[in-house]
Amino acid sequence: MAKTLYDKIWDAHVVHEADDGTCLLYIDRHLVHEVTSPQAFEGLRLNNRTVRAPEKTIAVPDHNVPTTLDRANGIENPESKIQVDALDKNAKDFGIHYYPVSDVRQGIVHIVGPEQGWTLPGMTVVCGDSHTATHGAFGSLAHGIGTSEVEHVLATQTLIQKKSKNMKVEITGHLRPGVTAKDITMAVIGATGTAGGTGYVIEYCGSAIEDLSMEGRMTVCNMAIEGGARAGLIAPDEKTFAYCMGRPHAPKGAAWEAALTYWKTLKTDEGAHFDKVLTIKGEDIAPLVTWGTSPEDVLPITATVPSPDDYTGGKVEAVRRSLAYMGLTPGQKLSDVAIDTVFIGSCTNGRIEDLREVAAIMKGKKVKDGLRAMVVPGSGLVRAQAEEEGIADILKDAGFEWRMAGCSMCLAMNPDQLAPEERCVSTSNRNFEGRQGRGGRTHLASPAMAAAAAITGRLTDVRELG
Ligand SMILES: CC(C)[C@H](C(=O)O)[C@@H](O)C(=O)O
Ligand code: SF4
Repeated sequence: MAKTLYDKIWDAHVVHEADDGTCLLYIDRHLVHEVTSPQAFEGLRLNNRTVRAPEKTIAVPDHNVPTTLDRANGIENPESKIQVDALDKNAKDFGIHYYPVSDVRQGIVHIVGPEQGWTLPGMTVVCGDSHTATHGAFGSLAHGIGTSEVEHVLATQTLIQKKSKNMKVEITGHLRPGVTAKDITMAVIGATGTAGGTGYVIEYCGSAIEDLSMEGRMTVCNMAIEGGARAGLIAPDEKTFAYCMGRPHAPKGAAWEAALTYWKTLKTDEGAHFDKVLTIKGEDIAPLVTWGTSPEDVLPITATVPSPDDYTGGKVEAVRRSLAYMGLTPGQKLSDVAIDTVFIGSCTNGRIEDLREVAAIMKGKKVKDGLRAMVVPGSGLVRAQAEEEGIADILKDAGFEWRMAGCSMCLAMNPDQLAPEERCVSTSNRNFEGRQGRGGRTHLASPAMAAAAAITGRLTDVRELG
């Protein structure tokens, strides 16, 4: 029977299938961060268990770490400090791979995994973090798990799962200038809503997806979870193989050749069945921004703020509340909305190509007077590369703060936070109430759009900058 890519990876990892269809899946890579792992390690201790496959378990602190240059002095917030200290100790006690804050390879777990060659095609990858979907860009089955599952995977290297349905999201044609991977993924959520992917694993395909670099593909898969999907994935191709080759933990020599032969089989067969299909023309996607407090609240930058009257059902009240929270008025042009802050970073858009894109726009330009603008590389290695390429200097000259790696202002778990009513254009993936700080107002956008906003001090169509 013709199989989808998801079917193939699933079948290759089933250890046991119960009568009701519940499966025990083998897990190839377990990524761990400080927020969702302390109780899991504690559970192992209490039961006198060890980590089943320490060589497949990789930990890095990211959510709670400060991103200021003086962070070697330690973490001030007691709760954050406890979590990071616990990970330091757990990594040592259980003998798993670890990138501490002091290591140049430290960064956001979803950036470190691919960068170090831990994430490879055909694998099952889990992490106690919803944005694990990012790793699906390599043609791996990657998704978030809860803390009790983290303990289960640590102890057994397996996970109890029920199979999801197959959904295909095809982006045909090609993107227009000024439109990026971030706009693709936001357009998909705009079309399906935050529950459109519930119960599905999405395979993204089509020429506009093939056109993307690995980094762009990671941006697309990263937000699969915001559309409700269990995971998002993209069939590996020559770009995938080239990205993986030579990474520290990628196979070498004969093992590489054998892996490559297998990886080339990782694509959906002709005629395989998808339970749901969404097709979007690449040419129809415009640079997008969010106006509300859900990632589905997306509009082209050329649009105006919607009115609750434009909606029906439960969304009417939700829109009213969103607009009040966001301090926006129906009918207002999005491009007239003045901003206070620009945040460039996160596991959605904190990779080197994102920073290159911002630098290309900022070169010779300045961040608008009075604006707070921050670039937080996704890993220490991204930071080092950006410094080597002269990107850091361009960004600093333009008026951006140049930070150390971490989740930073993507979520308010560390000192980088918005003040109440502070309005931010952010390259991250969530715009929920209070996500970037209590009362903070988030507009999600691509790095290019964030750079454009940094120059003008308002939501701005990057295509206008010329
Ligand atoms: C803290 C963590 C569990 C959470 C997640 O699961 O995604 C965070 O990374 C986020 O982006 O909200
Ligand atoms: S960068 Fe943001 S989305 Fe990504 S793992 Fe960190 S908090 Fe979650």
